[in-house]
Order: sequence, then structure tokens, then C-alpha cells
Amino acid sequence: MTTVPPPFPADVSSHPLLIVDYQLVKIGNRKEIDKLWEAATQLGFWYLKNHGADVEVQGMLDMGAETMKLPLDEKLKFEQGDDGHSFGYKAAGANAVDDTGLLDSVEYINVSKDDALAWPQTVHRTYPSPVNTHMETTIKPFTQKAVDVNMTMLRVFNDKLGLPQGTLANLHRMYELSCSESRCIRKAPAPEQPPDQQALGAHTDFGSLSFLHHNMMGGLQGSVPLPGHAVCNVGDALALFSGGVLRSNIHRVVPPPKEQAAFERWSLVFFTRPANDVELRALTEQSSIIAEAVENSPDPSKFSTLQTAQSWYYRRTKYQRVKNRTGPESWHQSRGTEHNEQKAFAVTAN
Ligand SMILES: O=C(O)CCC(=O)C(=O)O
Ligand SMILES: [Fe+2]
Repeated sequence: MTTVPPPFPADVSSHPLLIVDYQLVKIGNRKEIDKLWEAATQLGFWYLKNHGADVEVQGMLDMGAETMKLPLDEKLKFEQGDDGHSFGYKAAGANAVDDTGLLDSVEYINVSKDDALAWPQTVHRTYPSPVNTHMETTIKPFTQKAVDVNMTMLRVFNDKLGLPQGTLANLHRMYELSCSESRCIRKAPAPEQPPDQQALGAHTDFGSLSFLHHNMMGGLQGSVPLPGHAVCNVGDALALFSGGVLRSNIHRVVPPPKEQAAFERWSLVFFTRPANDVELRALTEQSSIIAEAVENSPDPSKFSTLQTAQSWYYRRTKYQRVKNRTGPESWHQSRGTEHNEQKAFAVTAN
């Protein structure tokens, strides 16, 4: 049975995101590069059109649907566990969405960039059989395209930040081990839930850049899905490297609006994260723009985390797991740069 959800309602308010044309950015179009810079430094979120990954995105959503159809006990054999590793399956209700310990309502499958690129060799872990079936034909090509898109945008940020050529690229090398991953997310239909009930709690992303796809379903609070447009956003690592010049903004997932709430919600993200042993701190020695931003910040010390990308990531993943919850302090231990944020990106859908 195929059930097609109704279109995103026209009367739901949203935060306007700038639309960036990837092909123009790629060929060095000044105006488009300036628009990307404006989006990444102001809101930290933007639409990306002409990214060329539509076929791979659909394949990834098919892979996600086949995986989620497996019996729960089969999926749980590949659960990510409680020690901070994230590759593998995460069941709905395994994470808290806030400091009261309220449970999340999304399940997802995370596939490591390293495992996808090395397939059929295993670098980090094994996966449910639909993941294996789609590795060569879908997950690997999607991973390669997503890496390419995010690395192109990182090159733009590198130049705009006045960093020596290749600085950001060197921190995100394709074949160095990292926590970079694809994530396919399913939220079960929930027409009875309040529209602001968090399915995935308010957070900033843990890595550098996220490349997100929605297939016309709402639920990323404050944003409207546009056909063929990805939503991209800056994460904590890039905000830290840039001394806060690039903005890692808070977002959350709520039930899709109105009639869409009665349907399954699917989304797909590729997260580019720095290589595991990269220290998360502002690159002040390499850029006067970054040095100045840190100097002018009310609390320069927050740009030196003394954590590697991997330990930052493990900590954030570990302490949002309800199995590791001892009280509100666990939630606070799972936080990244959220406290830096003055204003939330999300506006309430109504
Ligand atoms: O599903 C979405 O729209 C967003 C997912 C997200 O923010 C995340 O997984 O970090
Ligand atoms: Fe996110």
C-alpha cells in the first residue's frame, strides 16, 4: 500500500531561508558565494538547490524504509549502544528530548562514511541487511556526493575566513576516520500529538556541515520543505573553528503540520564531521578574521574546548541516551554550543 501524504500546508508560518544554487557556487559565482556566506554567518541554515543528489536521496529513503520495516528485535541487534557510538540503529525513545527526560519519537539508521567508502570491508561495524544490500548502489554514491557538496562549501568558508588554502579540507579528509555519517530518520504518524511536541529535541548539530532532505514533509520546526531543495546547516565544529563567525543554530523536529501529522515522516541527513583526532578550537593562528572574532567575543574561552571531534561527539551522543540519564545534569552534559545561541532559529508553526 502506498499512501501519499498531503502537501505541506500553505498557511503554516516559516522562517525564510536563503536559496543557494550549488552549481553556481561550484563554478565560483561571486554573488552566489556571497549569499552562501550571508546564510552561514547569519542564520546558519539555507536551502541548497541544484545539488545533483536527487536520485541518491530517493535511494537512501528506500533503504531507510526497508530497514525500518524489519522486526524491532532484528533492528535492535544493530543498536548504537550506550557508550557514545552512533553508527547503527537508534530506536524511538532511546534519547531524551529535554532536561526532564521526555523521550524522543524518531527511529533512525546511521551509516558511517568510512564503512560506506570501504565497503565490502568493515571499518567500524556491521549493519542490518537492507543497508548491506544498498551499500554499493546507493549509500556509497550518496556518501560521495554529500562529501563533495559539503567540501565545496567548506572551500568557500575557508576563503571567506581568510584561512590558508586547504585548512578546512585538511581537517575533514575523506579517507581519514571520522564520525561523518548518513542518517535516515522515520517518525511514526502521530495525529494526536500537540504540534509542538518535540520528536527530536532542540539541538545544534555536532559536526561541521549537515546536508538534509525531507521529501516534502514538514516537521523541521520553522522550515518549509521545497521540492528538490536540500536544507544545509552549520554545526558546532565549524562554529568553533571559525570563532563563532559561522553559526551553529538550534533546531528541533516536531510533528509535521496539520494533516501531514497523520503520515509517516522521513528525512535524510549527511553529517560531515572533522577527522576523529582533530581538536575543536578556534583557528586563531591561521586567520586574523577568526582571531578578531574570538577577541571580541564576550567569552573567548568557549572557543577552546580541549576536546577532539570524536570525544565531543561521543559525549553528546552518550548523555542524550536515556539509559545514561541520572537527572537533568545528563542532558546538560550532552550539550554542545547551544548556550552560545541568543535566539532560536525555529519559529512555531501554527
Ligand atoms: O529530520 C530533520 O528534519 C532534522 C534531523 C536533525 O536535525 C538531526 O538528525 O540532527
Ligand atoms: Fe540536527
